Amino acid sequence: MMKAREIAVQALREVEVNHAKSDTALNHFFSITALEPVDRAFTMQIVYGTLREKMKIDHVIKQFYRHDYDKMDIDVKNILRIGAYQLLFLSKVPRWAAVNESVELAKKLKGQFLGNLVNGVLRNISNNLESVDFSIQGGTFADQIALKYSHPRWLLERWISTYGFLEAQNIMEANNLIPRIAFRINRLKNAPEKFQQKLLAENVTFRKSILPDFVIPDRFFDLEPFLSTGEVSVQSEAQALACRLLNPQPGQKVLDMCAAPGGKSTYLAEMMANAGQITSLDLYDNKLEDIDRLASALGIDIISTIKHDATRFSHEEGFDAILLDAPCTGTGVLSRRAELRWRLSEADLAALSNLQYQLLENAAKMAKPDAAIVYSTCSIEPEENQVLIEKFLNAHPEWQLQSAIEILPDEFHEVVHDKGYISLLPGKNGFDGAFSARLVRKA
Ligand SMILES: C[S@@+](CC[C@H](N)C(=O)[O-])C[C@H]1O[C@@H](n2cnc3c(N)ncnc32)[C@H](O)[C@@H]1O
Repeated sequence: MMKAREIAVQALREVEVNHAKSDTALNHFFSITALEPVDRAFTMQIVYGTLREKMKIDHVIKQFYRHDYDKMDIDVKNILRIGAYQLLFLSKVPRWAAVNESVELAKKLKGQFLGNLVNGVLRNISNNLESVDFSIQGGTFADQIALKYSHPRWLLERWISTYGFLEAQNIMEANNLIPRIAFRINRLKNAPEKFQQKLLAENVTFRKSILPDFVIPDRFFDLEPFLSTGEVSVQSEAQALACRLLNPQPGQKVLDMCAAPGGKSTYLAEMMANAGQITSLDLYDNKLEDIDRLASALGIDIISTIKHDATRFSHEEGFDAILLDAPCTGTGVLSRRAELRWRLSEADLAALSNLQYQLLENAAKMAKPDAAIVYSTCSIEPEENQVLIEKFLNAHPEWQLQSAIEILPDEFHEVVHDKGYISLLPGKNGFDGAFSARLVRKA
């Protein structure tokens, strides 16, 4: 049976060779291997941590590996990476364990010779941890900062010019932290206060959120049993804010234009007391099945999923409320989507903001006269957010932005920008980076 570190190496191979998402790869291996919750947590920690800190880890390994690192077998490379990650970042793992476990894994997967190689490199790193060089010889200032925070240079240069040097550092620091996992209490099954009492009675420790129907448990696995009963679902609080801003009412006809995997559609349904109609669009059958599965686990039956390109969907009667949670670069959630920073390019940004604009224009066509549209992303790039909204409002003077202050209760006002939209940077207020704006027609 595979153990934590072996699963980590297999998952990292899937991410690098087959371009899988790290959480999808991990969930696959967890579904075929029985691991204790604590071992699952450790596996996630080393996979996500290794992906986030990859630039720094590779820089260190190259100091102790004298051959062509780029040509190294991918599994050996990932065994070295997870070993180096433990040595550099996990003070609770004894150094001898980080080295020995990696060596045994290399022998098991790749034979004695490569086991010896892993032993040589990791032992060397372990013996020289205090004198490892964390600078790039002859590199520019930007190169050194990129290495310090393990981010691609183009991204950090972009954030420095958008947010300034200090804020850019704060963003990168937050991106390297373990993200907090919040659970949404399904109010169709329990009143939030009652569910929290139930957790306390079972000695589950948790923190409250500014969202009264959310809890953040100290240990993820304490809430796992309630996922299967449909009493909770996992959702980032920043993402939930977009739904709160739409503020749908029971009985309304709501459209969720880019809906999979259904986190927001299902929250909208819970807010509507499972009364009314929600049409949830997405491009792929398998993703629509995810929405159906989640809705059914949560006891929701007002969601109809439709496979359709939302730039071309039309609806004669129109909708009372439209959520456009647009496909985006995801630069607000790089701590959760650990591999994403290495996959993104500036070309993605241009293509996505083009698509987002088309989606928004189509949303406007499907909105009833007094309907609201909420446009949201998990990006922190102005071109996908406020700049795009300004462009839309300039081209469509009959629309205006309605301030989130008018919709959200007082305790949320600290996350509302002066201009009335919600704009969050990673790590600020404990949230992910996200954007949402509510648009309505002028009277
Ligand atoms: C940010 S995710 C949505 C997350 C979802 N709202 C939630 O909270 O669970 C964006 C989704 O848009 C879908 N998508 C991308 N282009 C689309 C299009 N042209 N029409 C409809 N859906 C699209 C993607 O397949 C993806 O599932």
